[in-house]
Amino acid sequence: MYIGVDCGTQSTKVVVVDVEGGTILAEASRPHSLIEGDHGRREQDPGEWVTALRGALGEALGLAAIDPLAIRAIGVSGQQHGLVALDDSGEPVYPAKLWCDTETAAHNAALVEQLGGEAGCLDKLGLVLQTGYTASKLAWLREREPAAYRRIASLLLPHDYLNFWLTGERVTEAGDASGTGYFDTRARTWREDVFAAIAPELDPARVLPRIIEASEPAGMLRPALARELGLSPEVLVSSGGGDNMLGAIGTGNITPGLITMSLGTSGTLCAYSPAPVIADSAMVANFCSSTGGWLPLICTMNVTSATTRVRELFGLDLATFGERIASAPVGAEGVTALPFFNGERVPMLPEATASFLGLSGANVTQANLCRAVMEGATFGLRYGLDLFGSLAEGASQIRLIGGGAKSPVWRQMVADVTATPVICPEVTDAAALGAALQAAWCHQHAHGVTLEALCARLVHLDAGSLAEPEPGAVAAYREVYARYHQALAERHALAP
Ligand SMILES: Nc1ncnc2c1ncn2[C@@H]1O[C@H](COP(=O)(O)OP(=O)(O)O)[C@@H](O)[C@H]1O
Ligand SMILES: O=C(CO)[C@@H](O)[C@H](O)COP(=O)(O)O
Repeated sequence: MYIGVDCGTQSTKVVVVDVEGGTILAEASRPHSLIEGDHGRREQDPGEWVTALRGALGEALGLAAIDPLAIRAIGVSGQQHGLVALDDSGEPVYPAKLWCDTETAAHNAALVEQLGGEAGCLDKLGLVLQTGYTASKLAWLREREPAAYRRIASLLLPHDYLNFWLTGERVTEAGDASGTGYFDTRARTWREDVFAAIAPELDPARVLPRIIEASEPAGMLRPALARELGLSPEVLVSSGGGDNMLGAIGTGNITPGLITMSLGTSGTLCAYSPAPVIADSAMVANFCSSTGGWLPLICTMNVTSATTRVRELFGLDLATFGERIASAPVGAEGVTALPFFNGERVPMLPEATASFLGLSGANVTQANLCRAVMEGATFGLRYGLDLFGSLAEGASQIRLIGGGAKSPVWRQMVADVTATPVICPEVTDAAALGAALQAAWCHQHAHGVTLEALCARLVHLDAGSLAEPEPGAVAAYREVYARYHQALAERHALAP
């Protein structure tokens, strides 16, 4: 039996799986709160992740109704890029600035320039720095919170921090490290000269975690914690990884030819590659996978965060929100939403605000505004898919994950907007399943068990979730998507 954990932006989810039986025994989750402020501030207290993990783990073990001593290993997936800066006693010196924090846009622009623009970034890092990556958060902390910065003894990412809490070890792996912005994604090593340009006072050998292979354990569960949780002290904690990396594993996206799309707080698209990717667009991130390969990725910042804002404004529950959207026609009777409530990464508009365009007396209805925000969030992902170019070629199916994938109307919208069939895995949280699969791989690979075999046993697709593109809607969306591009040109001077 294995445990997978996914520390997302809004909650931590835990899954317990029986690898031999090929079944998911239990799932549980606990929410986190978000510290929101002016100028794009989005932070979280890492202590909340630990509290949520404890709560969800206890519940999942209870629901699984198994002997906890049967658990062999735990894997942890985490929201990417968050800056977890710890002092020498392992306490955060400041709340974690998250992937969706856009307060550091100016610092990111300055860093890109310092590294020699897009070409310099590509040369040094294998990707172009974007607002949201860890690098500009560290530059921001140095400038704005010098007292906290001076106390830094180690720098971790959210999943590294949970691994540290579980094992006492400060390690990381290439998948999550590739989103820091001071890591060479081709050579899979820290880029110490880039780190020195960001944080010259910090010694990278001291503050950066040791890099391990994806198949290696981060460590053993701390004995005191094992006793407290009722688990065996022999439990391994695998390397874990970024949530998109482990979402890829949880959807079986570990060989070329598949696209995984996530409708989580963020929206993401990724495709496995056995070699580093140099895409035509700076917005395609050449991240590493948490399986030894690469995972080119597009991330939009406003997906369920945007739909939730509009849903809550109208006081609708999820079911009624879905009904309202289904009741409006494709194109929301001319209403276009650019849902960049907190700036945006793709399109690259870190300091943008949201707009609703094309409003007239007749079309201002709840149904149209709800539909327009969901369409706008989906068009952002279509925009990303277009930038993917040849990376998406040959992908015959999109594996859809994240909370938004539970919505049938959204699944159909993704199928129609991308003109590609969409299907979801059976598990509620694919990144947590990916973490459990990686844990099983870490525990069993010495005995010749491959990750491919583990995915074949545990990644079950839900046939009932299949959404095929409907030709009429596909044609209608072509025009509505052109209207979205026109709105981007008018509001943000982005050429179609
Ligand atoms: N049926 C649904 N329709 C639209 N959004 C949904 C639906 N079910 C869940 N969500 C949204 O999914 C989001 C949570 O997704 P999740 O992937 O767990 O996020 P994260 O991993 O970023 O914490 C919440 O904002 C929730 O409102
Ligand atoms: O920043 C990115 C990817 O580059 C985000 O995808 C985060 O990894 C957060 O994920 P969710 O909480 O939306 O799952």
